Order: sequence, then structure tokens, then C-alpha cells
Amino acid sequence: MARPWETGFGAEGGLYRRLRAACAAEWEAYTWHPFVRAIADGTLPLAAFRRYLIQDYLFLIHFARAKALALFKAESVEAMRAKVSDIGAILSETLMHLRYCEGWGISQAEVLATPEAAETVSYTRYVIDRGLAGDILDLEVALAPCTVGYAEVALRIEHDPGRRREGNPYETWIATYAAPGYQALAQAAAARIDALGVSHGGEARFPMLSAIFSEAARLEARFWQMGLDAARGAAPEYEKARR
Ligand SMILES: Cc1ncc(CO)c(N)n1
Repeated sequence: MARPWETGFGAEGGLYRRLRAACAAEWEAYTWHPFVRAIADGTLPLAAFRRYLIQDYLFLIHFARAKALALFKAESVEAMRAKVSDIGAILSETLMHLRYCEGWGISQAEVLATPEAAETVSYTRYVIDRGLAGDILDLEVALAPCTVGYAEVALRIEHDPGRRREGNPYETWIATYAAPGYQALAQAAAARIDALGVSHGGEARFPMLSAIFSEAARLEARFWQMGLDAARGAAPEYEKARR
């Protein structure tokens, strides 16, 4: 079977595909996590999805800040312009989260009042830290598992033989990341990593960049796991959503 998520992002021999290949186990654990498989067949417990989605709203706010840092560090006006559009896309993505929450009777104020989980803090602040300490390439590499990874996740779900569409409560979520607009944004992010790899010495910096990329992939897998843990009642009381 064709595996378009393996070839759909970045050029052969380019930095993005090299980074991805260098952490194959972490990448697989992230993009085909049990949480993702349960979204594909619609069996994910609602409690897991709800915990995940509320934290993801908080995640995206900090992720937009990280993208704003990438705007600050951008090497060209064209790159700045692209970042403005990326930031707009993230803020639009959060509207999907709020619509789901509205359906559960949870207001934006309640979402914002939910304490951040350790997984949310660690991932978002890790990305921001790599961006503050490093240059635009370090930051883009830290951002890529998020932006490109979700496009890969959506493709994997769409090609999964176990994929259920009828009555799948997560159809809107899947459609958000499978949408041509999101896929194009992810392709552009991978192409940008390839280009920065050439212009910003990616070859010489590969070990450091690879460490950043694989750490972000690991933190992504933990983010899904945080959702699953909530469904098992495993989240500590002080981290549970208030309701
Ligand atoms: C944790 C996480 N990673 C990536 C995305 C895609 O924007 C998201 N919404 N949340």
C-alpha cells in the first residue's frame, strides 16, 4: 500500500526527511500512537479526547507565541509574511477546539481557567526555549514535529483500513488536519526546513538539530498519552479540568 505520509513532506535527501528518519521509533510512537488509532476508528473515550482538546487549546496559545518568535527571528520579509499567515492559521485552529467545547457545554473562559498539564507546559516551553537559545533553524526544527506531524497523522488516519467515518465523533478533528489548506501549510513547513538546512548549515549542525526534533516528537507522544491517562482517571487531581 502506498504510504503518502512518508513521502509527502520534504524532499528526498533534504533536512526534514533526514530528521524524521533519524528518530524513526519516536516518530512512529508519535504519529501512530494508540490515541491516534482510536481517533481513526472512533473508539477513543470521550474523556480522553476532552482532556486532550482542552489542553490542546492551551497548547496552541503558546504555540502561536512560538511562531511569533519565528516571525521575530525570520531571515527574510517573505518568511515573515509566511509566519503571519501561520499564526492566523493557528488562531483559526483554536476555533475548532472551542466549537467542540461548546458542544460539551464548556465555555472559552472555562477552558482558559483550566490549569496547564505538565505535558502542555513541558512541550510548549521546550519549543520556546530552543527558539530563544538558538537561531531560526533551531526554532523551525522544534516547531516542525507539531506542524508537519499532524498533517502526517491525518494522512495515516485517512489511509487506515480501520478508519470509521460513519458516526465517528472525531470527524471534524480529522477533517481539520486532512484539509488541503492544512496539508499545504505542513508541506511548506517541511520545505522550509529543507531550505534552512542548506542556507543555515544544517549538515554541520545535524546532531544538535536531530536531538531537538526527536525530543519534540517524544513530547508529542506524551501529549496524546496525557489524554489517554485522563480516561483511565490517572491524571493527578490538581491537573484535572475543573468541572
Ligand atoms: C500537541 C499538538 N501538536 C500539533 C498540533 C497541530 O497544530 C496541535 N494542535 N497540537
